[in-house]
Amino acid sequence: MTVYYPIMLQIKDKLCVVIGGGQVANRKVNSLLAAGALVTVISPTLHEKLQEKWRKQLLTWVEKSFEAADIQDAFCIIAATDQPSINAKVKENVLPHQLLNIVDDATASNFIVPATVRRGDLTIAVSTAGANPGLAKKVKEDLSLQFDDYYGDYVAFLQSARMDILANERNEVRKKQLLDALLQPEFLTLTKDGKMAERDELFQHYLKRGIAPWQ
Ligand SMILES: C[C@@]1(CC(=O)O)c2cc3[nH]c(cc4nc(cc5[nH]c(cc(n2)[C@H]1CCC(=O)O)[C@@](C)(CC(=O)O)[C@@H]5CCC(=O)O)C(CC(=O)O)=C4CCC(=O)O)c(CCC(=O)O)c3CC(=O)O
Ligand SMILES: NC(=O)C1=CN([C@@H]2O[C@H](COP(=O)(O)OP(=O)(O)OC[C@H]3O[C@@H](n4cnc5c(N)ncnc54)[C@H](O)[C@@H]3O)[C@@H](O)[C@H]2O)C=CC1
Repeated sequence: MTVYYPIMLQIKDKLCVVIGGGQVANRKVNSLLAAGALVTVISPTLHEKLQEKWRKQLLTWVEKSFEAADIQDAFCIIAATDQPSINAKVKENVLPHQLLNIVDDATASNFIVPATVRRGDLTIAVSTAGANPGLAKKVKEDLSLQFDDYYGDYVAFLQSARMDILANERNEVRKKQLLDALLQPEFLTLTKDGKMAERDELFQHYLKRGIAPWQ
């Protein structure tokens, strides 16, 4: 059993090279683009959905078969061809510090991709360490119901409320009480019910008093 170390990677404006242009490559490209990576696809063919993104200039397409030189400047590499021998050749040509995901060989990769739920700044990543990717997807779908769309707004509120507390409350005890109070269900319920003005007012009231009334 492999014990993976989960991290959140900053790949904005970093070169990520995807080898292969099929369905799986398309899924990986989607998550790379969502994180702001510079994506280059090396492949003699391109899936329809990747072609769409290529036409919109969201990615670079190099229409050819893989060669070692294609990955030399890459921060992150995803080998997503349907040819195990090509994926293995990618592995042979990476430098030890390069990030490598091989879609048909987790053990030869130094990272694998989890299933992800995003709600604004909240990210929930689910991995089975490759034991069953379908289960990772299913758990993600279950969680996406529990953590509904309003969580995006809720996390944005929590972030700004937390900043307000840190900037305004100098008393350490009251600061901690307020930070704890912020995570009580009241603010979540008001967000869920769309009562944002009421929620923000309530928070400002507590901030001024320096303590939440339910404590
Ligand atoms: C090791 C890993 C490497 C990596 O790709 O990073 C890997 C490997 C393999 N996947 C395979 C199959 C499938 N993968 C999916 C789906 C996803 N696979 C993803 C990740 C991972 N897949 C990494 C481990 C993640 C973990 O468990 O922690 C997800 C979570 C993320 C993503 O890809 O973006 C994404 C869900 C996206 C979403 O919806 O959220 C489905 C379901 C579907 O497509 O609907 C199937 C078919 C059902 C089945 O086989 O279970 C095969 C066999 C291929 C063959 O048949 O030859 C291999 C190869 C092998 O097992 O060796
Ligand atoms: N990790 C994952 O999440 C999953 C992995 N897989 C694996 O991913 C592989 C790819 O699956 P699909 O995308 O559905 O296949 P696909 O057939 O849709 O795409 C394969 C792509 O690789 C390209 N390719 C082939 N030889 C190449 C070369 N020498 N250089 C560059 N590109 C080359 C093809 O032109 C094509 O664009 C499967 O063989 C399977 O093992 C499959 C499902 C999920």
